[in-house]
Amino acid sequence: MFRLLTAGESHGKGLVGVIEGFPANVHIDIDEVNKDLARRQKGYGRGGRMKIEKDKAEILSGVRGGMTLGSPIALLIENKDYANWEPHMNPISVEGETTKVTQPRPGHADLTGALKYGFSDIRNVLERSSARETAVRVAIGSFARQLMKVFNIEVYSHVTAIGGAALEARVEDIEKIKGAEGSEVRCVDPVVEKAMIEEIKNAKEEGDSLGGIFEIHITGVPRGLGSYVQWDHKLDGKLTYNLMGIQAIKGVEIGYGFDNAQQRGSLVHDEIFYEENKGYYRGTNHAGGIEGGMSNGETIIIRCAMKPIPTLYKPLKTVDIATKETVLATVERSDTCAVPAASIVGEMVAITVIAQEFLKKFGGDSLEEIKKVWKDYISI
Ligand SMILES: Cc1cc2nc3c(=O)[nH]c(=O)nc-3n(C[C@H](O)[C@H](O)[C@H](O)COP(=O)(O)O)c2cc1C
Ligand SMILES: C=C(O[C@@H]1CC(C(=O)O)=C[C@@H](OP(=O)(O)O)[C@H]1O)C(=O)O
Repeated sequence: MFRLLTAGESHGKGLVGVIEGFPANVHIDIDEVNKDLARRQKGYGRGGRMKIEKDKAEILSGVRGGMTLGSPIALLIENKDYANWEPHMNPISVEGETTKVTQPRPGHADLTGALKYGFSDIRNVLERSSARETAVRVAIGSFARQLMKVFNIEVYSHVTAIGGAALEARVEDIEKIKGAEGSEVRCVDPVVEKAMIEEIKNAKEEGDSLGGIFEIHITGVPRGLGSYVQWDHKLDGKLTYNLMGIQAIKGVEIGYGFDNAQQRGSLVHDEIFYEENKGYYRGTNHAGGIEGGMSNGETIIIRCAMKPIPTLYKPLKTVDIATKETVLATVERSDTCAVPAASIVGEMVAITVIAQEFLKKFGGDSLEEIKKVWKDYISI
C-alpha cells in the first residue's frame, strides 16, 4: 500500500508529488508518464493556459536508472506560466493591495475558502483549489499504471456526454473504447462527437460553459481487491471517494448504478457461470465488477459526472468581499469544457486506487515478492 501527497499552486513555480511505499524494482518509463501528462492537456474546449504549458515530470528521488528504489518518490512538474505570474506568486514577496482578487466566482472554492482561512485576497484560495493540481495526480497515476500493467491490469476511459450531446447506449467493448484516444472529445461515436464539439462551440460563443460524463473501464483486476468485512475497506467506497476528490466531479456511479435502481432484480444481477478453462464468470456486468465491496473479476466500470466549468466569460452575480457590493464575478481566463481532460485524471486516480488495494492484498517490498504472492493467489 502506498500513499501520496501533492503540493503546488496553479501559477506558482510548480507542482510536487510524493509517493511513499511504492515497491522496489519496478521499471518506470518516464516517456510513458509524459505521454499521460500530454493526454490530460488535450481535448476540445480547453482555454489559453494549455497553449502555455507543456507538462513534463521530473523525477527528483526514489528512482535510479529507471528502477524504483522503494524509497519515497518525489516528482516535479514546472508551471511555465509562473514566468508571467512571478510578481503575484513569488513565495517571498508579492505585489500588494492593488492586485487583490475580491470578487468570488460562484461554483468555485473562492468565497468559502477566503472566509474559512481569513483571507482578504481570494488568490490565496483559487491558486490551490484550481484543477492545475490534477497534472501531478496524473503523473503519480502513471506510476501506478505502469506497476499494474505488469499484472495485466489496464485502464481506459471515454466521454459519454458533454452537455446535452450523449451516447444513447452503453459501450462495453474495450476495443471500441480504445478508439476514444483518437477523438478530440474522447467520444467513440463520430456522430455524437460532432454534436459534442458543436455544443462546446456554441457554449463558448455565448460566454457559457459545459460539463458532462466520462466512463472508466479497468480490465484484468483479480477478484478480491477490497473487502466486505468493514465499511471502510470497500473498493467501491475507495474509488468513489478518490474520484470525488477530482475538481468538479459531482457524481460517481459504479456499474449501471442509477439504471439498476429503476429495474427489477431479475434484470439487474449478473448470473454466475463456470467453465473449466475460464473459471467463474458472469453473463453480464451490470454491477461494474464490484460486489460486496470487492472486485469480482469482471471489468470495473465507473461513471463520473462533471459539473459545468464555473468560471464564465458572461459572469454571474457575486458580492465583492471588500465592498459588500453586488458585482459580476472575476474572469481571468478559463476552459469552456474540460470533460475529456477530466477523463484522463479519472483514469489515473482510479488506477492509483486499484494499485493501492492490489498492494494491500499482494504487498511486498519488491516487485519479485509481490509477483510470488500474486501467482499463488491467481493459481487457486
Ligand atoms: C481538468 C479540469 C480543468 C478545469 N478547468 C477549469 C477552468 O478552466 N476554469 C474553471 O473555472 N474551472 C475549471 N475546473 C473546475 C474547477 O477547478 C472546480 O470546479 C473548482 O475548483 C470548484 O471545485 P468543485 O467543483 O470540486 O466544487 C476544471 C476542472 C478539471 C478537472
Ligand atoms: C491549468 C490547468 O487547468 C486550469 C484549471 C482552472 C481551475 O480553475 O480549475 C483554471 C484554468 O487555469 P488558468 O486560470 O491558469 O487558465 C485552467 O487552465 C491544467 O489543467 O493544467
